[in-house]
Amino acid sequence: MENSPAVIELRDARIMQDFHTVLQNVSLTVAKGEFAYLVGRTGSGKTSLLKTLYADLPLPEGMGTVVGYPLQKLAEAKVPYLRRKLGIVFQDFQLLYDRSVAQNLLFVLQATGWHDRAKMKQRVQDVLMRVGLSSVGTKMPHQLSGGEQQRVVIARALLNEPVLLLADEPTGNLDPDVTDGIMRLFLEINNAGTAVLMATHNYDLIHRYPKRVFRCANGQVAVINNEELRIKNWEG
Ligand SMILES: Nc1ncnc2c1ncn2[C@@H]1O[C@H](COP(=O)(O)OP(=O)(O)OP(=O)(O)O)[C@@H](O)[C@H]1O
Repeated sequence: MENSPAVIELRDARIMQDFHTVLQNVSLTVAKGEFAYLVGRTGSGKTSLLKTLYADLPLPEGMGTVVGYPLQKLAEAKVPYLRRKLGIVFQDFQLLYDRSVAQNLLFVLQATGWHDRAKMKQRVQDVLMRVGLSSVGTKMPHQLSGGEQQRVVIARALLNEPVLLLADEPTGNLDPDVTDGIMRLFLEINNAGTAVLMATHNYDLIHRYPKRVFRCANGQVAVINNEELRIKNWEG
């Protein structure tokens, strides 16, 4: 499985919230190094699908593999190993506001098995540099703008060199020009080899940076073709 060209593979998967089916017969593949969007109206199931991919929701039916880990028989104890190979970026930043940016990142390194203090500090510096924020380590998150906080979240997601980034409306709370900078950062990360699956409502972004688009609608997931993408009510 480790050598599989896919970082996400779902076959006839059912996505559920509690006892309610959100999506069914979901079959999709995201290749190593691919960039793909996930779209759909509010409540159509994008977040639920992403949560299933990082094992926050169980996979009750069908088959799924994410970065080599089979979701349908993933023991609780294996979930941290899956998460270590993933980067997860949410719309609401979910930083820890009682500690500095560097401490936020060190906290994650500690929680994922790093021990060597010097290497940890170096890694923090490396990821902050990567997102264009090399001098903010000592600042508190609330001292940063929304765009900068989102960059810190992306830095945090990069700490363990993920092969896949899952992003749930990462630009949902940001101004258009800040959104563009964040999008470019995702593209840079993708160009360096990390696959990205990004849920978004941002139609402009998809037009400006065209990639494969999966749409959640009517309890199903389908790839949207270019023709459909030109139609205005593409979320429909
Ligand atoms: N914790 C939960 N418990 C039960 N049902 C939920 C829960 N979270 C979401 N749902 C339901 O699951 C369905 C899909 O929600 P989901 O959040 O996946 O949609 P979404 O496409 O991500 O929406 P949005 O664009 O608003 O983020 C909705 O009907 C929602 O009400």
